[in-house]
Amino acid sequence: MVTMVLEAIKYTPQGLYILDQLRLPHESVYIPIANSVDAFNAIRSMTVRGAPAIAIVASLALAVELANKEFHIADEVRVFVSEKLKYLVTSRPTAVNLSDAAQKLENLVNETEGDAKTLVGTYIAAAEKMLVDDVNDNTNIGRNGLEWSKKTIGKDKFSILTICNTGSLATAGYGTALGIIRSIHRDGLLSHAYALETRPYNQGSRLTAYELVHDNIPATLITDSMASVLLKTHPEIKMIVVGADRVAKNGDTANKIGTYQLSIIAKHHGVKFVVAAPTTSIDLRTKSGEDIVIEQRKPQELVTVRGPVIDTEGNVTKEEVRTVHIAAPGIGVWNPAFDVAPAALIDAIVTEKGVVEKDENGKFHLESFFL
Ligand SMILES: CSC[C@@H](O)[C@@H](O)C(=O)COP(=O)(O)O
Repeated sequence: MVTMVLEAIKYTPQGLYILDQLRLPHESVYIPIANSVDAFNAIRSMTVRGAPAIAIVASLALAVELANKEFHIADEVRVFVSEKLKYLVTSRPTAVNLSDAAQKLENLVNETEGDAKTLVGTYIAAAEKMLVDDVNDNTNIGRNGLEWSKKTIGKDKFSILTICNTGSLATAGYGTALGIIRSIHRDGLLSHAYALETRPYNQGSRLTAYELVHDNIPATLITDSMASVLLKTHPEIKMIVVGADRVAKNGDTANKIGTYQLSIIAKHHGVKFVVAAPTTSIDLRTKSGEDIVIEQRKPQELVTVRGPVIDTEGNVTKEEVRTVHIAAPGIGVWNPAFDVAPAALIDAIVTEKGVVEKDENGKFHLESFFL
């Protein structure tokens, strides 16, 4: 039995390694990321995924590349950094964390005075800080989510439903929505966690389920289509908590496909619908969900599944992991990776800086985080 780890990103100044999330939970394999091309390919193929994790991997990949390259003058570094960051941002369009990190790093390098070596050093230190800051932000999101739940839901045990993977594997550690579940569990208030399988890429059944089992959190996996009847039959579920790839200025939130339907059924069943995200996921330049670009993924992701070979009893018979086709050949496929939960259906947005709820006119004021 291979021991699985809960660390998506391993970084030292000598190198960057990422856990291949396409092979989890069947195989735990780290692969080296030596430069921005490696990072681009890893992000595009979803070898690393989750909004904060892809921003950090892209930033650190360029740090490793810069450390191993020779520059003669400062402007050479500025041009190189700008070109590479622009390229990295095109790997996946919906999560804002990547373009936010790229913009901050580019500004920093452009505004820093000094020679090429100084600029490279400044870039590397800033990229390394993003890795450290993300873990701190997530533990603060967890604490803020716990306090909000005590105030809003009460101090009796309750159950929570979540989608996709927003945990240690989607971030530098601890997680956002899954971080809140972790904090509520540690405080003794979690009755049970329910994880959606999250088709087509199964981030729920492969990654969140793995994290929940790893942490001994009482949890059950359901298919995406079971969510409404779960809420109807399990009144102890008081909260749905989801992550975010981009939160627009008005609070509309793009997240993994299936999040929108959860926001609708939460309202119908009187369950709190909570978004957990670092403030780097808030994009004040995007006015509403209408302006968010939703990534379309390849049809193959929907019509195939990957896993180890099993016998008729369900036992794994071979170590071999295979990809198999599960749909009628020739069928057309629509595969948007994300959808948008409207602000009207969101009860609270939990960040590392605090929790925002709507005012008496039903409006979120997210700009308060950036004053
Ligand atoms: C803390 S991760 C927040 C979101 O990025 C997460 O919920 C999500 O939608 C991830 O999608 P993915 O396609 O796996 O990158």
